[in-house]
Parts: sequence; structure tokens; C-alpha cells
Amino acid sequence: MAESSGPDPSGGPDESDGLREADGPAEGSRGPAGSAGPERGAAASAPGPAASARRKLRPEHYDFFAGGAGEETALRENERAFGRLALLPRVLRGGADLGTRVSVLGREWQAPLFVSPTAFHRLAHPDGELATARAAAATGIPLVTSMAATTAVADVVAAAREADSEALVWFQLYPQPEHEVTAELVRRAERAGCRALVVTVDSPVFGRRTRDLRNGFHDLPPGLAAENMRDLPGAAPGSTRDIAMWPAGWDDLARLRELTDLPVVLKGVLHPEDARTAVEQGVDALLVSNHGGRQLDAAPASVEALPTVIEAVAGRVPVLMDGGVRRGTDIALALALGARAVGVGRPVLWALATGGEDGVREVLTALREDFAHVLTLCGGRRPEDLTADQVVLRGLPYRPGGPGRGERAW
Ligand SMILES: Cc1cc2nc3c(=O)[nH]c(=O)nc-3n(C[C@H](O)[C@H](O)[C@H](O)COP(=O)(O)O)c2cc1C
Ligand SMILES: CC(C)CC(=O)C(=O)O
Repeated sequence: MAESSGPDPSGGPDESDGLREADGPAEGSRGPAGSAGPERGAAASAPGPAASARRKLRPEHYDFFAGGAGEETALRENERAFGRLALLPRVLRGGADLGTRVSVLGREWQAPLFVSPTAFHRLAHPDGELATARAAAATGIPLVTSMAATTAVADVVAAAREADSEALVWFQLYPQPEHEVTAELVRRAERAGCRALVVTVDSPVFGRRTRDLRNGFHDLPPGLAAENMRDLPGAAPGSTRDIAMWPAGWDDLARLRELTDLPVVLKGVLHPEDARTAVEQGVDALLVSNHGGRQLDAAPASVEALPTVIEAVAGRVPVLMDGGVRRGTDIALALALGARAVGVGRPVLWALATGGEDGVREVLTALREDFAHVLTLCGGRRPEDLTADQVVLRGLPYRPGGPGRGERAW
């Protein structure tokens, strides 16, 4: 069971290891959740979502959710990179018929937003993934459930469909060294009713998560397990170490494709050449992500990597992104740069920890509404009205976009 203990007795990570910034108000002050809250970097007058969650969670569980690899540079930069970008609004474009729908892999989404896969929701709240699934479904937001979920994929999909029979759930998969294990996981996702596989390819090994190493955090508390791994050959799903991360190759992706007709979304692509290869190999969509700063600490922020991937893909498949999305302006920036939709990881975990199902519903609704508001302020009526010429780097001089719509301004 997740323990929702009292205040964090440890005071969290010490401040001498360079981790403090990601852990303190800067992280918690920008939530969509806190989208009406203080500006980036300003002292938080009210506790942000991360800080509130921290008070609810065991310190090592909070650190597992909050933390990143190494110095947590990639983690911090995901949010900061959005802060370096400004949106140029267009004016006098008229029309009151605002819509936030986007089409992704043949389905209409109500908003360009989804829940990124994160492990172990029952560390955040006893209802875990069931609460997340119900809340996502109730707000019409697709959920990518993690292979490392503490609730089996069949139960996650059932909970989502109970809230909305049309609810969309995708399954995130780490390709496993034993093909038969991968095949069984794919069968479980298919049987459950998942509509796509999100194959995470940025994890040939587990990232060195500084806080987890310091806390000695590996094992789930008694009663919790990575339920999708149950009864698989060799798996004892009670520890982070039981989720094999392994250097798969393009051949493994091809073998995976032979297993299923489900669309495949490749998660964790940052290099444009990989994006090109992925499209040539027939992947159905890409998810630009640095894994929330939990794998390669020197990786660029996801939004920094987005434009070159967009260019390489050249519209052949939809490109999604996640990492550091905390408010409507972040969604608008990513869309203007060419993403079809964006995912959120930690904001959902913080909301789950503090408010359970209601909390997740509130944070997703707030993000959706904030995006609609920003879209209107930018002079757009549809997500696709946002174009790259509307994105500029902060500071002077900036070059407003060239003659063609959609041309990058930087
Ligand atoms: C606690 C936690 C667990 C995660 N677990 C997974 C996972 O099981 N599979 C995966 O592909 N990505 C996982 N991720 C990465 C997320 O899918 C996503 O890329 C990242 O959280 C997005 O950044 P954000 O948290 O800034 O929104 C995890 C991230 C966090 C914070
Ligand atoms: C425990 C892992 C399987 C999940 C995780 O922490 C991650 O992917 O970042």
C-alpha cells in the first residue's frame, strides 16, 4: 500500500549536491495546476503542486517521482527551455468558434494533451492507476499506462472505459531481452483493449538517478508490484531492478512490429537521424522525450530537440512530445513548433498524490482550459493555427518569422 504519511521528516535532499533547485519552489511553482501561480523562478508564495505532494509522500517515493539522472540538468532544462521561448500573438483573426480537437492516429482527441507513462502510481495514492485512468477518461484525455504500472493494464483500461466507454488507453513497453516476454506483454495490452504501443527506446540501461541511489530506493513496499510483469518468465515484479532495460536494436523493433497490428509510437527519440530512420521503418508516430530528465543528463530539453525532429519527419507521421509541460503556454509553444500533442508526467503524479482521482481530473481540466485560453490569446481558433513563426527566443534582438507561414523565427 502507498503510505500517505505526514510531513517529510527528512527535509528532502540536502542542498549541497546541486539538486536543490529542481526540488524546491522552481519545480513546484509552475504548475498548471499552478498556472495562475507565481512566475517561473519567483519565490512561491503558495506551495506549488510538487511541494504539496512532497508533504504527502514518503521522502524516497517523492524523490523517485521528482528526481532525474546525474546533476538533474536535463530535468531542470525541460522546464527552463520553455521559459526561454516567447509566443508572438496574431491579432484581428476573428471568429468565436474555438476548438481544441486534434487528430492522432485516426482518433479525434478533445485536446492536444495526453498523460505520459509513469511508473508506480500506487506509491502516490492507494487508488493508483485506477484513479488516474478514471480521471483521464472523465476529462477526455488519453492515458499511456506504463509497463511498470502498479495496476495491471486490463484493470486500467476497464476503469477508464467505466468512466467513458470511448476512453483511449495506450500501453508503454520497454522491449524485453526475451522476445517471448515482450510478446506476452503485447498480448496483454491487446487483450486489455489498448489502441497503441508506446515503445520506449531511450533506456538501453537504467539512468543513474541520483536521489534513488542516495536513498537506496529500489523496492516497492509490500503489497505493491509492477502488475504487468506478473507471471512472466524470470520476473519478480517488486523492484525497479526487475524492469529490464536493455539495448534493443532496429531489428528488435521490426520483430515487435510482426507481433501486432497496433500502431507503434517510438518514445524517446531526440536525434533527427533516428527520427528519419524510424519513419522509414514504418513507425506510426514519434514521441520526442528525454524521459523527464531521468536517462541521459546531458540530453537537450525535449522542446529544444523538437524542431529538428519535426524537420526530419517532414509531416510523414505525427510527432508528440513530453517533458516540462506545465501550463497552456508550454502546450502552445510545442504545438507551434510542430508537435501534434504533448504529454504530462509529474503534474499528474503530484495531483494524484494530493487529490487522488479528483486531483488528476482538476489538473488535466486546468491544463486543457489554460491551453484553450492561450490559443485564443495567440489569435488561433484551432491548435493547427499555431505556427513556428510565432515562437521566438526571449531577448533582443529576435527575428520575427520569415515570409512563409510556419517558417521558424529562429
Ligand atoms: C516517476 C516517473 C516514472 C516514469 N516512468 C516511465 C515509464 O515507466 N516508462 C516511460 O516510458 N517513461 C517513464 N517516465 C517518463 C515519462 O513518460 C515522461 O517522459 C516524463 O515524465 C515527462 O516529463 P514531465 O514529468 O516533466 O512531464 C517516467 C517519469 C517519471 C517522472
Ligand atoms: C522504474 C522504471 C521502470 C520506470 C521509471 O522510473 C522511468 O522510466 O523513469
